[in-house]
Amino acid sequence: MTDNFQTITEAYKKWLEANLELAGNVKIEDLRDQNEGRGVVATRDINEDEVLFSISKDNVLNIQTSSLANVKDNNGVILKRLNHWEGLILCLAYERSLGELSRWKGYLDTLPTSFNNLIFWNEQDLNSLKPSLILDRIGSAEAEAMYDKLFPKVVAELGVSEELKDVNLKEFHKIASTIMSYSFDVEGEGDDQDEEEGEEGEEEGEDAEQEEEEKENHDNYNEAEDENTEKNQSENESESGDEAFEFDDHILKSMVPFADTLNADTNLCNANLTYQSENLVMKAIKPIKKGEQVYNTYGNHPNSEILRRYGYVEWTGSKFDFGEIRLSLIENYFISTYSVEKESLKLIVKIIADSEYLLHLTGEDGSIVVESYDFYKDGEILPEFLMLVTLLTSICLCKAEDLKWFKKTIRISKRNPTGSELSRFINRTSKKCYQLLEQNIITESVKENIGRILDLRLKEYPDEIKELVGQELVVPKKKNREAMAETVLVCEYKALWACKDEGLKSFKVIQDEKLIKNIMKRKLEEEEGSKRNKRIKG
Ligand SMILES: C[S@@+](CC[C@H](N)C(=O)[O-])C[C@H]1O[C@@H](n2cnc3c(N)ncnc32)[C@H](O)[C@@H]1O
Repeated sequence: MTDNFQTITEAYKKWLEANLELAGNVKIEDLRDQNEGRGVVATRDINEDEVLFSISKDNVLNIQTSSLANVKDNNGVILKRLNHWEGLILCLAYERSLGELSRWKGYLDTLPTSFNNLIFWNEQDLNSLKPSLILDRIGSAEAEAMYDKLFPKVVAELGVSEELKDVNLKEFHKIASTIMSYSFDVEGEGDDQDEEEGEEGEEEGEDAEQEEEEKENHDNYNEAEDENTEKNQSENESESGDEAFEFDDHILKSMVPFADTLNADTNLCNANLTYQSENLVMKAIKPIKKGEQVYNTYGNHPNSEILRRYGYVEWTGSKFDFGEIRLSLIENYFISTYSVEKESLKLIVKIIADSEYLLHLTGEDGSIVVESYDFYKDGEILPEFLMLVTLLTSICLCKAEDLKWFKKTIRISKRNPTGSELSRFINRTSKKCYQLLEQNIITESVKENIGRILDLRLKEYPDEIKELVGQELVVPKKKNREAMAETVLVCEYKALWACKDEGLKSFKVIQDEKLIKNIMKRKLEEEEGSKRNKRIKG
């Protein structure tokens, strides 16, 4: 018997035949029995680089192609004032309200009506994800703020209040979640140079570059806030007094039919969307055997993030899994281990965070002080974390060497943090620590501290998760939220464990004294110098 899902799929196939160029080597498959909804499989063996289908940019849905731009909005002026998320959310809501009249009807009917991404999890479900830091990034407040911005004011300006009258906050979350898990960032028409390049530029190098840029196909609507915030910092206010957003039509957030029917897998990805001047082309990036599923990539996400954005997990682990440690755990560790006053440690961390010298030294754009640090499943520990722990360890060991000097330096620095002796001392220490790490060397205490910080984080995981760490991850019988949460936690725990086990293996370990003497020698030299100066002046 044909159910509604199948009826919708049949209508969708017809719509695709009428609107896309299909190479005839793939078909839509009902994968509900494996909890994957619709997917795409190969109907014959496919070679690497073979085209699977192509869609013209006119047929993707975005603020330039949607009929919303022409209801009352003069050629999309209002829509262009919004950020990419807001614009596409309104276009999708409007096209859906048109029913049969939308030219995307056959496609729109395939979009999800039920969701599993984290914004839809209740408190009890979310509790099962503790202590994952993904819980800090669900983004409900940001989505609510976006809703309040658009409804009713902007919708009224666009002249579609009646059409969108049923879009309440719950419905808005659904539309935003659809965009989060289905949309692509497509190069817009505004960039002539790129179009020209696209026309002549069928050369492989250029294609590869474009593919690389567009790898992260589906992104994140919480980031729309960042996008706006960043822009607004440098933009003027608009006439209405609202914060202005300069529309950048180089990239257009878009719904791309059929490209979004592909499921994703970080380990099995075998196809990718490539961008040409007029068309978007899905190509195989590996040979695909007849009957195999065609998988895209949604970006280099760990399971926690895949769950947050897309509402599923890779049961045997994402290629990009990591565990996280909050800065506050690291700070508390140093406060208790080295009996440093909380206020003093916070001051030191602030000076490190604001240090221009450190930025110059590391050659990085961002500070080594971040809210949390990632620990990868292959045992990779981020250099920012290594540097912070090496620096804090060294500072705390110097404190033990000369407590009186330390207290005095902190006291003076509290009154004048910038340009103080403490900040000069931190810069000097940074240089010594950086030189050591560059040579893959750490000290005994740094090694011990990293191990103990990782242990503290590992301890926060529930006992059931700890017991699973030695076991291979398998696809569970019940693929419910509880099982997904468990997979996320095991993947994080395994990654943290791998870093504890493997993370420092390539480092040579030396005694602390070698580093500390070196740092303190400069301090003594400076002290001697200033005493001499005082004697000469006196
Ligand atoms: C872009 S859509 C892919 C097509 C989708 N399966 C459908 O039926 O329309 C993304 C959604 O597909 C599902 N999905 C994608 N990859 C998956 C996978 N490897 N396992 C389970 N579900 C997956 C998730 O629900 C995700 O939010």
